[in-house]
Amino acid sequence: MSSTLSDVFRSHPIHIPLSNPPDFKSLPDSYTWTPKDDLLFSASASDETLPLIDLSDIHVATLVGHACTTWGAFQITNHGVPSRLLDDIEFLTGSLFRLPVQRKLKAARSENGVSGYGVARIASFFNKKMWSEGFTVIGSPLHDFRKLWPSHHLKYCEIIEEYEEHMQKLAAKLMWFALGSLGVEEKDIQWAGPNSDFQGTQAAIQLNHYPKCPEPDRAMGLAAHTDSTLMTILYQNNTAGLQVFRDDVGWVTAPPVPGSLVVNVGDLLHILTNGIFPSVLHRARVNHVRSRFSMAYLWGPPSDVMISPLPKLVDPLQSPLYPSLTWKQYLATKATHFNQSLSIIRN
Ligand SMILES: C=C1C[C@]23C[C@@]1(O)CC[C@H]2[C@@]12CCC[C@@](C)(C(=O)O1)[C@H]2[C@@H]3C(=O)O
Ligand SMILES: O=C(O)CCC(=O)C(=O)O
Ligand SMILES: [Fe+2]
Repeated sequence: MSSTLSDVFRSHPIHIPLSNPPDFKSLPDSYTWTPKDDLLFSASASDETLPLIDLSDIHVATLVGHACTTWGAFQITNHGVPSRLLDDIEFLTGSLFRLPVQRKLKAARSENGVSGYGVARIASFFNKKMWSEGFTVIGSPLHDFRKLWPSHHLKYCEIIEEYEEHMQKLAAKLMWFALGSLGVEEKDIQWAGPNSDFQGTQAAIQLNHYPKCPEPDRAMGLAAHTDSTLMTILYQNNTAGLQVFRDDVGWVTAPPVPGSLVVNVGDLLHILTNGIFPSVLHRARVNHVRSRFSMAYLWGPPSDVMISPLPKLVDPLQSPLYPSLTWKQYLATKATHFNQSLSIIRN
């Protein structure tokens, strides 16, 4: 897994200087965003609310399917991930970002690498800098964590391992709720494996830190993007910041609901459903009172699997909206064309 995704970025290196991190005390021009830096920067905000779904509801598949079709995102409660584990991953994230910057830079992501400390890869598509720092985990974090915490790395590796196990199971469950609502059956997705439990799928964990900001209205934590995943499951601490975009309503904030998780459809699930589920545009705003942490589980298919619109979801009189491609091939397109990728590959 790690070698596969790393290959993508070896051929698409990005250069985002890390050697001179900002002190996050004032907002220099390089961090000041205006509508010309991002067309949707000042698009209207709405007080609509994202669907909140209790996974123990008897109508759960219908609710998940409806949220995926109308929003491409929703929040979940009763998801089965122990709250102790959510506390642990939040503790890990806080401990990581509170390390002195020189220590964090020991685990800096290389220009053509994928794991480690740095700014989000999408930074290369914008003229202005984002008010955040990130850490990406793909495969074992042992090598990087040993540099960050020479004597406590094993404890942190265990948290990541346990978090990945729970998230993988939850992602598989959500996937069947969502696809089941469209009439897709287990036999329709061979790559879900012999037990239809999606063993063999790949994932990245992205830890994000948005320090408090002196002028939040002019800053951007993480600019508008879609995820290249099948699905992303995000845990946010008790501070709001995530917003999702809907053409008809504008930006909608996902408020932190204690113990809940936010789920969003990614580009590959949009492709798999032949466009039925929108891959939702989202971003993270910042505030001047509290720093914010978020922990994203970015879930995708096994590396050798070709993803294409499921025949059942394609009108027999029309051609599928998208061609077949692997996650790795899609990430390579995304590394060049960013938010235009879906329209570039569309048949
Ligand atoms: C698997 C991946 C998805 C991701 C690129 C990556 O290889 C690892 C980091 C992921 C992330 C997290 C923050 C937002 C995002 C757009 C980015 O810049 O890096 C996503 C990437 C993605 O979904 O395309
Ligand atoms: O921090 C957030 O709320 C959003 C994070 C995100 O979109 C990502 O990591 O892909
Ligand atoms: Fe995202």
